[in-house]
Amino acid sequence: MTDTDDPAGQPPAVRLAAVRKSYGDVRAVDEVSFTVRRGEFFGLLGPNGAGKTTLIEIMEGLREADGGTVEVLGRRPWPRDPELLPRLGVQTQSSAFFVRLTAYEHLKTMAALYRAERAAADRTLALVGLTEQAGVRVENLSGGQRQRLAIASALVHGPELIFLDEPTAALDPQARRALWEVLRDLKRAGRTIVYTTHHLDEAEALCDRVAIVNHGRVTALDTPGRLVARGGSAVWLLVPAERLSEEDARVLPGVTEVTRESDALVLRTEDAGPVLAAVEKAAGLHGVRTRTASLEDVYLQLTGQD
Ligand SMILES: Nc1ncnc2c1ncn2[C@@H]1O[C@H](COP(=O)(O)OP(=O)(O)OP(=O)(O)O)[C@@H](O)[C@H]1O
Repeated sequence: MTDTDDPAGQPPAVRLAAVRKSYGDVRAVDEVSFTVRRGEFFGLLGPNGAGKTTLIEIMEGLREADGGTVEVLGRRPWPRDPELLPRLGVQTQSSAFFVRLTAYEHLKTMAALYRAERAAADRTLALVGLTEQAGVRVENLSGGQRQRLAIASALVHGPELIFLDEPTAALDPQARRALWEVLRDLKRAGRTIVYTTHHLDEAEALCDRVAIVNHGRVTALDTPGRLVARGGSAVWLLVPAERLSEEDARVLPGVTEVTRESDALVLRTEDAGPVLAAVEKAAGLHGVRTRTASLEDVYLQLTGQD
């Protein structure tokens, strides 16, 4: 047993070592190494083109890496491994559907392909909130409903390891929150989830650890809490703009930066106490809000998009 095996002696969900993949001159994945533990909710974050989908497709066995070691549930996903496939749930950004079938027929077909019990199709449709659309042809579903069906297709056979590539991209806020609950339940049931998203609040709310990927490399990997703490102790005070001038704000002791955001002045400080006291004296505290660093701030620092 190595230090990355879990206590039951099982290999980790995913183990990548020095994985590389190029498309012509583009290095999409450049010496990536990390381990995803069993039962972990693992996020892959990064700007468009960072290499997340390529990496996830390599883990899923949909793409061959140019080099390095890829192990999924202790097995090599490439070339396709029939023993491994039913243990994986895969939702891609361009999931394939049987468009002439109804949502229910599609899911029943997916369940049959994986030899899952028939009742799984009903259960999974309900899980993603599509029971009412069971009889609607896939081609007539809305974008968000199709996305939910793609997620259901990844879950219907009860896989151990679930890969979701931007599963909430087309979902409305209610459906997004409902999916969070589905995913939390799956985690509670011991499933492992590898997840990409551009919603940083989502990663912060759901993920045990996140890897931030930029230009094909992992630039940070930690719990959201530790990544945010690493970003420093800055606090932002938002003061209604009509109450304080920019010039007066700049000279308040402890203020390191003043910017404007719609109808508020945003005062950055590393030491909120004295600045709050000074703002109270100069403008009063009514309507003043505070904001602490979020994963989004750290992400923007690390990916150079600040
Ligand atoms: N099949 C392909 N052929 C050629 N280049 C590709 C191919 N797939 C991806 N790329 C390139 O590889 C790089 C990484 O792409 P990838 O889709 O993995 O990024 P991503 O992080 O998933 O982006 P997004 O957030 O936009 O989905 C990009 O520069 C992309 O243009």
